[in-house]
Amino acid sequence: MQVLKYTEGGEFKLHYDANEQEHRMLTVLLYLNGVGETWFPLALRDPADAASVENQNPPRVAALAAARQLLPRRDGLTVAPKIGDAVAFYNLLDGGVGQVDRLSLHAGLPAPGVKSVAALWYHVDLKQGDDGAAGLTPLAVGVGPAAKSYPGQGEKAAH
Ligand SMILES: O=C(O)CCC(=O)C(=O)O
Ligand SMILES: [Fe+2]
Repeated sequence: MQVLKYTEGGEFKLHYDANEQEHRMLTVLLYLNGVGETWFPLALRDPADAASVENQNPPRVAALAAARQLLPRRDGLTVAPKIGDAVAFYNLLDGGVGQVDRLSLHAGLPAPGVKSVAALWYHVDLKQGDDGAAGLTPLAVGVGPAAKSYPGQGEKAAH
């Protein structure tokens, strides 16, 4: 878990919580003081729109370029939490074993005052199947910013 404290005007620019090395399959954000907003620019777009970014899961740069044409509170999903609210979202496709879900792009918008958020990341560690690149399987799931060791396949660990 990581606790973030922003001073007035502080922000966390558009980013992904997961990447090819860091398999954070699920993020839970806890809004400790109910100040500030989190923006998901690519969320809630029309799935029927074949040209829309979420149907292509485009490379990171293309997703960022698309998001930069969008505005908080007008586009996507802007979470304006009350104190004690939590938001959970997946960062990886295919139940946590796939590519980074480009729709998980998000930002902590400039804070109107002191903003306190706790972030929990649920990790999945991947091992290659016997047949090489295919068949990635979850090895274990842990909680924490950097789950380093796992007790064994299929077991759950808190870090
Ligand atoms: O502060 C926020 O609203 C977002 C925090 C965040 O994205 C993170 O901790 O990864
Ligand atoms: Fe984040």
